[in-house]
Amino acid sequence: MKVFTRNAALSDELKRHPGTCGFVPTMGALHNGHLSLVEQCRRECDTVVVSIFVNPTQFNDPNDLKNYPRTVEADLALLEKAGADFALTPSVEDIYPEKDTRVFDFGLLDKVMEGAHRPGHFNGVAQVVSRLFDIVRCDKAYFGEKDFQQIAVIRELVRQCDYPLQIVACPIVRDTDGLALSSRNALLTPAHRAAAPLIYKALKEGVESARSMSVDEMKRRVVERIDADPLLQVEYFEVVNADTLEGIDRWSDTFPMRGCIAVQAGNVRLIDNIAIL
Ligand SMILES: Nc1ncnc2c1ncn2[C@@H]1O[C@H](COP(=O)(O)OP(=O)(O)OP(=O)(O)O)[C@@H](O)[C@H]1O
Ligand SMILES: CC(C)(CO)[C@@H](O)C(=O)[O-]
Ligand code: BAL
Repeated sequence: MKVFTRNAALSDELKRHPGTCGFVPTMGALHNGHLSLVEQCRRECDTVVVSIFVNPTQFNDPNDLKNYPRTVEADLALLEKAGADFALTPSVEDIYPEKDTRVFDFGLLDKVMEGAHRPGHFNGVAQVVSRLFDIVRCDKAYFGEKDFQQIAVIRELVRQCDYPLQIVACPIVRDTDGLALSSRNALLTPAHRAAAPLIYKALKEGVESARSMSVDEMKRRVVERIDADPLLQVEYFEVVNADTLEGIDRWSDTFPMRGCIAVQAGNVRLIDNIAIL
């Protein structure tokens, strides 16, 4: 695996590699969730590129940015083992030689849920992902469904900017106790880590009982179940049309539905989601 710290050097290298190019953008502190994306990319593409860049423009909370886990050396070893061909670890100056002032409008997609609770977050994600797509002119880009709303926003970015590439959504990888793997899990105290599996447990229970009660009743029960643990506090739990992200007030047989949640666990904010059948 070859490691690039400069965007231009990677772009030049990629011109010398015909065949399909797959790209996995990450913010590092890699775990098996990220590696599942890299492995799927390896199976489907001739060339596999992974970026590690903690993008400052998508953090609305300066403490979150400061505390975000950074483990580049260990990350590169994992990527080598997973069969990546190229890793990009650029500096902030290299990605943003000038301040990025672009303002995107994704309609409802970036206004609800994470968009409402992390102002500016998806604008920052769109800024960095579009920069990365300009550097790595890939055929397929891989994103995890843990960040369900992010995929909807990035699909819309690709549509608006006409990028000739396919977005591949990959399933959520969970720990054995059900907690969705996330780089931020490393920041949980042992007590909060022990409490956190309740999030997925409550989501699963909600889905199992969904059709036997109203949408509002199901939402109320999930929130109450999690909030009953003093270490966890639900920020939002929304049931949405999985395509449009519009909130719904009755169960549907005509479009896919998704339950999306954010929970504060001490100083750490966790997100998760589940398909509703
Ligand atoms: N548990 C997971 N299963 C599948 N994909 C995942 C998982 N965790 C992260 N990803 C995906 O990996 C890519 C990079 O994510 P990122 O580097 O932000 O890691 P993260 O674990 O989501 O970190 P955090 O949520 O703490 O920011 C994203 O597309 C994300 O959706
Ligand atoms: C897509 C991404 C790499 C952009 O910084 C980030 O939001 C992430 O890791 O999900
Ligand atoms: N995986 C989403 C990146 C973020 O939380 O900023």
